[in-house]
Amino acid sequence: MSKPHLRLSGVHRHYGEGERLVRVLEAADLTVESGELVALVAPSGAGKSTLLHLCGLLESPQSGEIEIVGQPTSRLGDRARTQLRRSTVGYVYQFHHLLPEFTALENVVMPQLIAGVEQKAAEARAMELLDLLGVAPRASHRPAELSGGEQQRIAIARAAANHPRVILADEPTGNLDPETSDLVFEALKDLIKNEGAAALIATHNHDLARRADRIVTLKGGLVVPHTL
Ligand SMILES: Nc1ncnc2c1ncn2[C@@H]1O[C@H](COP(=O)(O)OP(=O)(O)OP(=O)(O)O)[C@@H](O)[C@H]1O
Repeated sequence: MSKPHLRLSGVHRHYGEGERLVRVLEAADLTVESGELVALVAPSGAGKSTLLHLCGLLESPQSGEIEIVGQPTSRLGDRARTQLRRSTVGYVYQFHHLLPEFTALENVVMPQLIAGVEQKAAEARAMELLDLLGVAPRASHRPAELSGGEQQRIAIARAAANHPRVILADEPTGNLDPETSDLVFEALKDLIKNEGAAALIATHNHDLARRADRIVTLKGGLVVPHTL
């Protein structure tokens, strides 16, 4: 069998020391397979952002191993981590962070040019994603000319532009009304299935979490299965 796209084993992450010590993760394990969408539901302060940052190689654990597409990361230097993150991880945030002076298409083309993809191929990939997410007719619009749901779908297309094997999303619908949240979540789900990426999505929206393949929460420093 092929290696899981994302695997955490025995991960410890704490902040501060002495009286200010906050133990967030203690020997946490998590595996997400290709094409699997896992919802992360936990109270404020439980460690959702910490877990996503660790999975996205934006933070390092004090101990334990994080493997991305079978590649252990604990011994990588800064440059190799950054390189692996750029080539394998896509991040979607609560707020879209699109570049305001560029069109929707250009926002999706940009990360590909940075990764060395040729302009024509980058544009073709961007159009393919905008089409998949149902926002192709808005390709030449600037972010300010788009609705919140459209902006967020462009941000998802941007995160997926370089074929990430792992997609991480921190409250991707937190800023949207319920109907638009539904639309954006379904678009994200279609994308994950279509691209065979492994996805971990933190959300407070229980209706959406129930539509994931599996729900996990954080308890006693562990990642554990959850039902809503
Ligand atoms: N850089 C840091 N320094 C010290 N403590 C931190 C740091 N980052 C996070 N923490 C602590 O770790 C715990 C988990 O924080 P985290 O942001 O991961 O929670 P969260 O579940 O994402 O919360 P929310 O839903 O409110 O965004 C919190 O108690 C927080 O105070």
